[in-house]
Amino acid sequence: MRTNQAEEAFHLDGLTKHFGDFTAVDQVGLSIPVGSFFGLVGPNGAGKTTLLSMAVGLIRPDSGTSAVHGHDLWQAPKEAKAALGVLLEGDMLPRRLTGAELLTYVGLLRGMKSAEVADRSAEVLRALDLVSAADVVVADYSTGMRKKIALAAALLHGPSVLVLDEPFEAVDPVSAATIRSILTGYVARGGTVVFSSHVMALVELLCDRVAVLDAGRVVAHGTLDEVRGGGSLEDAFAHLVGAQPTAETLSWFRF
Ligand SMILES: Nc1ncnc2c1ncn2[C@@H]1O[C@H](COP(=O)(O)OP(=O)(O)OP(=O)(O)O)[C@@H](O)[C@H]1O
Repeated sequence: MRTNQAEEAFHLDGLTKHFGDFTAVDQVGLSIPVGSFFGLVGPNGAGKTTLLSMAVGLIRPDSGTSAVHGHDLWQAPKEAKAALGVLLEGDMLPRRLTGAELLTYVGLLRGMKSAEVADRSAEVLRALDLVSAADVVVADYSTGMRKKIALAAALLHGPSVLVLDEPFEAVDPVSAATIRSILTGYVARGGTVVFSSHVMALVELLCDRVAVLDAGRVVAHGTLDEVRGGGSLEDAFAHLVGAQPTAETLSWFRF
């Protein structure tokens, strides 16, 4: 199936996932235009990681479809996955490889030539301040370093669509600024970024389109201005998911 390839980077339709009796993602449909910087926000446990995992073909949905540039993830996985760079939450990296070995492994798996893998690996390791960790096994990386090497692996083959689950979490401010600059340049040149985050200021800074997920359902989506209305995204978020910070105190936590 190939539909609207020119306009849509992603087309999600009716994606649903149950874990036992629990519905983690419920009938999610989204159209993400090419060239979008798309932010997915929602409370803890809203289903963001599950949704993104289904969107990129890592979790099989109970129902619904996902297509990248018109290629269905399950019917035409080769074409769809060739277009994707993916960074998902959780520790799925081969930990016994060094950072450099990991990039070589991923690059060759993606069908790149060795020389190209070497050049791009050197460049991305420099950009993400990982040169001194290139020969260290990933098992010995800090959380932020693991996030950065996973991001480097997602970028290496030059995908046209990037799906990043909380890419800035645990990353130091200098690296975060580098990543922001890499991603905004990528979108300016026609790439598409879909990322989840809990940092509303970052989503407001970077994204032109936003979806709010709550209890597995999309409760708002559209341009950033459509979703936040006249106020801040944080206010819109709290209103949409019906949550407000409370003045709760802990009975034992005082001096
Ligand atoms: N493999 C699984 N088995 C059972 N329940 C799961 C599984 N994966 C996720 N869930 C549940 O599905 C819900 C959605 O989880 P998910 O990780 O997608 O949320 P999230 O929006 O990414 O959360 P967070 O912002 O905290 O990272 C949660 O209630 C979680 O406990």
